[in-house]
Amino acid sequence: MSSIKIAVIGASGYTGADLVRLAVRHPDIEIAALTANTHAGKPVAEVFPHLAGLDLPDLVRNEDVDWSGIDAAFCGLPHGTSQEVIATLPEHIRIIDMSADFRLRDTQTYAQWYGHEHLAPELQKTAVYGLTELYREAIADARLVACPGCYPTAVLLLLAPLVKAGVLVADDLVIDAKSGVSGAGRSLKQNILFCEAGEGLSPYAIGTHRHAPEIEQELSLAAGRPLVTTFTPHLAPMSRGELITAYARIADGASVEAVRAVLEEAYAAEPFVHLMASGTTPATQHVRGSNHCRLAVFEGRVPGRVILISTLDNLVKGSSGQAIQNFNVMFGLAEIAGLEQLALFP
Ligand SMILES: NC(=O)C1=CN([C@@H]2O[C@H](COP(=O)(O)OP(=O)(O)OC[C@H]3O[C@@H](n4cnc5c(N)ncnc54)[C@H](OP(=O)(O)O)[C@@H]3O)[C@@H](O)[C@H]2O)C=CC1
Ligand SMILES: CC(=O)N[C@@H](CCC(=O)OP(=O)(O)O)C(=O)O
Repeated sequence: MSSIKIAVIGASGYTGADLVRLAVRHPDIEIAALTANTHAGKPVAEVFPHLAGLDLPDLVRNEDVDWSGIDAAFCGLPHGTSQEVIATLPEHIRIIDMSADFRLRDTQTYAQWYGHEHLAPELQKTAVYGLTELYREAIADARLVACPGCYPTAVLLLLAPLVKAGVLVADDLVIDAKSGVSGAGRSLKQNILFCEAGEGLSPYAIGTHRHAPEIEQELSLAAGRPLVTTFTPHLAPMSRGELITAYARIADGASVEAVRAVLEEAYAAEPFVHLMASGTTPATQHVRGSNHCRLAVFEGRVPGRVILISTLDNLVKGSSGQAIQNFNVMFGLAEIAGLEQLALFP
């Protein structure tokens, strides 16, 4: 098969760079264009020395790309900007967006949580929510795929099958989430300075994080009725990685064994989502740099409650890795193409 020509929009950001890192080793991809804003005009290796020594195009502005020869675009722009840029791309280009812009199916909910009217509501209607394990068939036919946020990816892989199967009391889900600092992107912000993010653990956006409506949108679809959750993210002093601990009551008639059985069945044939053996504790180090998500189920001391864990790398399964996984599905390639690396441990 001849190579599929891609552009990475926002290649000077963390997700864009990780996309490039994966794409250069993908057997069916040719990187035809890399775009940036303030870094346009520079060789990519000047911005990211870890990408030096590869035959890559320089960073250019979006308007300087010849889009006619490009088949697919991965978009790693800030939310708000992404919808503006994607709306200008020629119709023949298939798009995998890593921003939040097309994830919320209802543009009113988008406006409420993102503080402005959606600029491309018609395009939004055509977008497919890009959680590969849940929406593989729709993704295969989509022009525009909206990759889930890093927290929603970890939460939904863990909880969506359980809520759908009815083994948890879905109105009482408590989700405690931790993320590495790269989740906040590469631009300068006070809260991610070494002195402020290092050697400490900070909860943030308590009760107000914009990933809550995204999680609730998908859990509500799984449950078949509207759900809200208790979701609290924390910034952890590590560069990558995300770990979710969810506390839930088991539904009447179900059991810890039934919870395990649902996840076992849901992911038995999945290449990237793994239920750990009983008693084995997954950690961010066990997924770092890989497209894998590891899940675990524990019985707590309170009867009728279960403690659930999910961990992934926010930049890989939480963003650029799942973007490549979706690209593979869209172009009829092996789903694991370009994603075969294991975690970098320790
Ligand atoms: N970091 C993560 O773990 C995850 C991030 N995401 C989402 O992916 C997207 C990218 O995130 P991340 O890589 O962390 O962000 P970064 O801040 O690291 O990178 C943002 C990129 O967007 C470019 N950019 C910014 N403004 C413009 C503009 N007006 N026109 C063109 N390009 C522009 C920047 O270019 P330049 O540097 O040249 O100015 C840079 O390449 C965001 O929407 C984010 O929320 C999703 C899941 C996980
Ligand atoms: C640690 C950190 O700051 N994380 C980011 C989430 C990263 C992500 O997935 O953002 P998008 O929804 O924009 O894609 C945050 O909490 O806003």
